[in-house]
Amino acid sequence: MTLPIFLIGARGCGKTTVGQALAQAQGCQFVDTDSWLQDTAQQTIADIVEKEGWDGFRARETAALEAVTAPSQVVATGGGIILSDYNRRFMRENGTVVYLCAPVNVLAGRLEAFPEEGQRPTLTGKPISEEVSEVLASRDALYREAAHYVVNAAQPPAQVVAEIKAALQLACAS
Ligand SMILES: Nc1ncnc2c1ncn2[C@@H]1O[C@H](COP(=O)(O)OP(=O)(O)O)[C@@H](O)[C@H]1O
Ligand SMILES: O=C(O)C1=C[C@@H](OP(=O)(O)O)[C@@H](O)[C@H](O)C1
Ligand SMILES: [Mg+2]
Repeated sequence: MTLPIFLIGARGCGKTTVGQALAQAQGCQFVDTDSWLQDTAQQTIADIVEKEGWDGFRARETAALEAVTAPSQVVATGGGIILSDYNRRFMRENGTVVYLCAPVNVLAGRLEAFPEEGQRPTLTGKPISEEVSEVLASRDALYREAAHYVVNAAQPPAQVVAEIKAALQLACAS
């Protein structure tokens, strides 16, 4: 594999979890834009948003996306990366984009169990379930526009990895 693989989708769909497993299965490097950004800034996302607002975070996120993009990388992105036209085009033109799609109840259940508030400050100020529903409704079309493939992310991680590998192999074979 040479083109980078970009995993996109809502908070809690498993981009970070599945990305690590996919990279291991494919013998690729793994990088997460949120981890890269937080390590580089030496601050949590919650701190960055508090000091610089969401616009400041989004600018750093685009810089992270550009910095980590390299051949044979599996890139786990943050859930809002698709909000920028530039980011959507950049990923489609520089790699293979996979949308990890899961329903609101699955996403909300995972986020309620593992909120990771330093990495996921509230987007709307609303309770998790309401926020997930509202945010997914506003972003689903953007995930689909950016994606080359859509996979079912409500399955266990190993099955999500298998579905992505099958899609990528089909792509190579065609
Ligand atoms: N396919 C899955 N099945 C069950 N739990 C999952 C799955 N993918 C992720 N999780 C869990 O959901 C939480 C959020 O996963 P994460 O990979 O951080 O999502 P994202 O990076 O898309 O926000 C973690 O606690 C993780 O263990
Ligand atoms: O959906 C979003 O706007 C965000 C999702 C988070 O990443 P995960 O999708 O990995 O949780 C993180 O980038 C930031 O809190 C913003
Ligand atoms: Mg993540």
